[in-house]
Amino acid sequence: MRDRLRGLGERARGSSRLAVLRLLPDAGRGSVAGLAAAIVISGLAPAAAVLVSGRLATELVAAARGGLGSPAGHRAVLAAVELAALFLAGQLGSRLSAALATSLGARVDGSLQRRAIRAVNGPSGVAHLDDPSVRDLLSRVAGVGAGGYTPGGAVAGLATRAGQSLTSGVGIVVVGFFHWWLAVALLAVNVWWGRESRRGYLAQTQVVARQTALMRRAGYLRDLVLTPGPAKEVRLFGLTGWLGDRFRAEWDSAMEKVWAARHGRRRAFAAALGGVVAVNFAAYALLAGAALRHAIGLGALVVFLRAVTLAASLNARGQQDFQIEYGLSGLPAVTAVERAARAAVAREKAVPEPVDGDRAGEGPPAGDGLELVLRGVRFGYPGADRPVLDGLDLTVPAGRSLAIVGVNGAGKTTLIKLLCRFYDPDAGTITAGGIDLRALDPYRWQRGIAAVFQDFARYELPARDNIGFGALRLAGDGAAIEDAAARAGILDALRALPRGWDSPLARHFDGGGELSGGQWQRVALARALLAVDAGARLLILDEPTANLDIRAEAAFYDQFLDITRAVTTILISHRFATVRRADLICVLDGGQVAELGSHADLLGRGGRYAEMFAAQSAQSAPAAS
Ligand SMILES: Nc1ncnc2c1ncn2[C@@H]1O[C@H](COP(=O)(O)OP(=O)(O)OP(=O)(O)O)[C@@H](O)[C@H]1O
Repeated sequence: MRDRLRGLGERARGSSRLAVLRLLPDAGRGSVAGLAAAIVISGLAPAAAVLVSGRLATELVAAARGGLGSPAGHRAVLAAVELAALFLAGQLGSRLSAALATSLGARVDGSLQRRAIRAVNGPSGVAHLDDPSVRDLLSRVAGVGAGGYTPGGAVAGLATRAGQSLTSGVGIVVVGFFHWWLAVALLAVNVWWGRESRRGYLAQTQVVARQTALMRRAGYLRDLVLTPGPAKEVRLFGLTGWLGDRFRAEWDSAMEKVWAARHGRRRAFAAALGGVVAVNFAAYALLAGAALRHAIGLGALVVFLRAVTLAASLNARGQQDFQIEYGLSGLPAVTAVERAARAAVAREKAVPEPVDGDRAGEGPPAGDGLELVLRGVRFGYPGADRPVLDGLDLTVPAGRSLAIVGVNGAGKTTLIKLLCRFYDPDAGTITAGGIDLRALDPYRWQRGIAAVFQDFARYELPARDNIGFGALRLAGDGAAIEDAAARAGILDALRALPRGWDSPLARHFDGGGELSGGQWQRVALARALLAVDAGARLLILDEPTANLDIRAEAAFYDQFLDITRAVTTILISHRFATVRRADLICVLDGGQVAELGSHADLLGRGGRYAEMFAAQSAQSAPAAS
């Protein structure tokens, strides 16, 4: 079993090498050709220098007798010049090889990162991002556990290795002219030691890959004390020591297994190293013996001595093997992320027959607003034992506003995630304008939604982009962005930033500005308003005014009807002052619609809505009085 695993590991390593080499032409054919030439020059120049140095030694002995002016002296000078030229060529070759391999490696890393980004964003849904194994893979793509070594770094290591192998190969061939069996022995021990060195690092990288979850958690604990987000609580609650200790314990526990993997191979490694030492010692002893017996001349002695040294140069490989094996270990993670993303896309496409199959891939039907109809919708998160929504029926009339209320965890946000097609229902249907969402092109559907999520994004990018992201086609339209900002009540604050619209919304960037929680929420609102201006026909507002002060909230709802005109709007809020403005209100409970009607209807019914409204009014009344 162990051997089988080792065999699999060896094959995986081999295929990773081929896979990374296959990426090179796309990174730049000219650079690859240049790199190949540089490797040959850097590999052969030292080998050629060995042969020339033998000639130089011989000619120098002769020149010692005849002087530099003698023919032997001329040949010695010529050999010295050749040596200098070869030295220069070797140096230039290895520098060029390092520069080209580094830049090709950077391009390979860039293209792998782009592949991972494309894969992660391939599915229209987000279920794959909830999957811990996908998150583990993503952290391996980012180099977690690989000591910062990347597949691109492995390219640099492989280039150096190729040059050294060439040098070493020529050294072994030259030794073959002394004793063929000595060359065979040198080759054998080099291969043996090389395999052991690689296997050792490969075993480590395999253990590292299995420790990703632990390392990811350890990394999270470390980031809690390194990043500004949690800094306030970390200080206030005095968590630094506790988090630091937990980080060290978890990191050490992951690394102990890695170190154990390394120690597990130390006997095999020592045996191979012993073989290398013994054969090299034998080679030097044989050469010394031949020289003492005058069986070889000075020139040949110099050549063979240097050839043995060259043959062994491949053995200076520890750091490179580390760089190569750790670097390559990120490559299978990229392909595994792509596989997981393809499976997620296939699952999205594998939903039952669309109601209107021949419209698949289209956008939603044209017209003002969209009627949304949910029938018998059931949905539970992967791995959960109970569904969040269970047989939910609801109709949101086109161009009208619907508010959803319900206790924490009732499933309000989940419902809008289904409307956005971040997830598909396990059963039942959702239609927009009469067409099943699954029959629509998910990307076009999502582009037609404007949303302020409860956990909206705070982009640490210029203020202009923070609003422009609502509709990329309007992102360059300063007037449209200013208008959206004005309606969201954030125009003056953004204009007052150190660099105005160009200011990144983060103090830790040069010229950046910091916004308050409420100001951030206004930016998110402006973003959604821009999306509506650009033609979004479904507006989703999940607690859109939770961070606004009373005046700002009132100002927002004064223009609520104007904002939501001709757009189907879904509003989630725990604040009844907000909710009562909607045309329709639905109370979500037990995964179903418990009550549905206008504010006045529901109050008149005296049910759960009336109860919740009364409770909230009673709480605010003393404050108001
Ligand atoms: N990505 C997820 N994976 C697994 N369970 C989830 C996920 N998101 C939410 N849940 C669970 O689904 C249930 C409904 O959550 P949801 O966010 O829809 O509630 P909500 O009504 O919006 O609550 P709140 O009023 O607190 O915002 C909760 O029990 C929550 O733990």
